[in-house]
Amino acid sequence: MAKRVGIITSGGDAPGMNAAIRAVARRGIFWGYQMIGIKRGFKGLLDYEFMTLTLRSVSGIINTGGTVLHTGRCPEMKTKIGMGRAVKAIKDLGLSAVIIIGGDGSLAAGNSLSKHGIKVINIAASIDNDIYGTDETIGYDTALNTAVEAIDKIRDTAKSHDRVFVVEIMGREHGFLTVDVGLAAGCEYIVVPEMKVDMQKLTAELKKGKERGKTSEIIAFAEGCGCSAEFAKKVEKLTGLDVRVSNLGYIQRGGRPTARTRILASKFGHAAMDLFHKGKANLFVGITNGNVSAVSICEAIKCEKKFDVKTAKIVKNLSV
Ligand SMILES: Nc1ncnc2c1ncn2[C@@H]1O[C@H](COP(=O)(O)OP(=O)(O)OP(=O)(O)O)[C@@H](O)[C@H]1O
Ligand SMILES: O=P(O)(O)OC[C@H]1O[C@](O)(CO)[C@@H](O)[C@@H]1O
Ligand SMILES: [Mg+2]
Repeated sequence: MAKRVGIITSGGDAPGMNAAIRAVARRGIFWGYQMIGIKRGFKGLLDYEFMTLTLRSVSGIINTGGTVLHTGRCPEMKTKIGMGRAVKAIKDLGLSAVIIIGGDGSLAAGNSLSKHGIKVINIAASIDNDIYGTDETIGYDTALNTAVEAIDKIRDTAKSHDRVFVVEIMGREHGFLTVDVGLAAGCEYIVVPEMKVDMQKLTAELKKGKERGKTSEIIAFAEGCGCSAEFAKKVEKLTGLDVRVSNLGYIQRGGRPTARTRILASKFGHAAMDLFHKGKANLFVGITNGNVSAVSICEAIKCEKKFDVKTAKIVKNLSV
């Protein structure tokens, strides 16, 4: 009988997860495995919710957002009982390995499972791009493009009304997405958890921008910095300028994956199954300096991704 391999999508959905599922399933089938899709993230694993994936069942999904397996957050996995149930379910289902497609939390789950003797390969997928061991996560480029396109539109109305906008960008407690959005959308400022904001300086610069003839000023504000509406009120009070807020919200998680996201997802999925077939496990698949890479899950968990202050400086230098 063919060995069975499980695929699970976990945490927030990210565009390109489907392309990764397709790649893992097709490469796994090529190597002769039976590919089992676990539904609804780890909650589905605990509830034994699964489906067999075939070459045809993963057809026509490379270009779709969301995840056909569904996903979710399952706090129970962080408990001893939950982890025990997950290990039991994996054994009951006869899975030789589990390929986990998700973000840093999903990586922590992979780490725990591997410590319980389960063979795991994690694939980096999250719009947050906040994981050590990969320069980019699946979904990040798509979310970046979605946010930039939205800010281009906000710019039109901001210019027409001579307004300042505070635009809230997702990213949980990090500013990785925000800084790149800021650069690509030509934002005047970025506010990220990794860098302290000097309100006096920021407001003085906003006013100076106006004096230099700027008709709009946009602050890309990372969700991890607190309440964007309160921040906007503060800015309005300190500057006397007309300030509005726009929270881009969940549109950043949806939509058709960009070509770059699809390429990344396809390469990651293909590599994950090749690694497992070669007898490797407990690895985290990502991209480093343009090449698909694999670091041990342990290492990826231990280290923190460094925030790129240089990019933040470029945003500032160019927003004159
Ligand atoms: N420390 C942990 N131990 C075991 N399982 C964990 C741990 N942290 C997270 N998980 C499991 O992984 C799931 C996904 O984690 P989380 O909700 O943090 O999303 P993520 O994978 O980081 O993705 P994203 O940040 O893109 O939404 C959690 O709901 C939980 O089931
Ligand atoms: O979908 P939920 O549970 O509201 O989570 C929102 C979080 O998920 C993310 O969108 C990542 O998937 C973060 O940027 C955000 O903080
Ligand atoms: Mg996360």
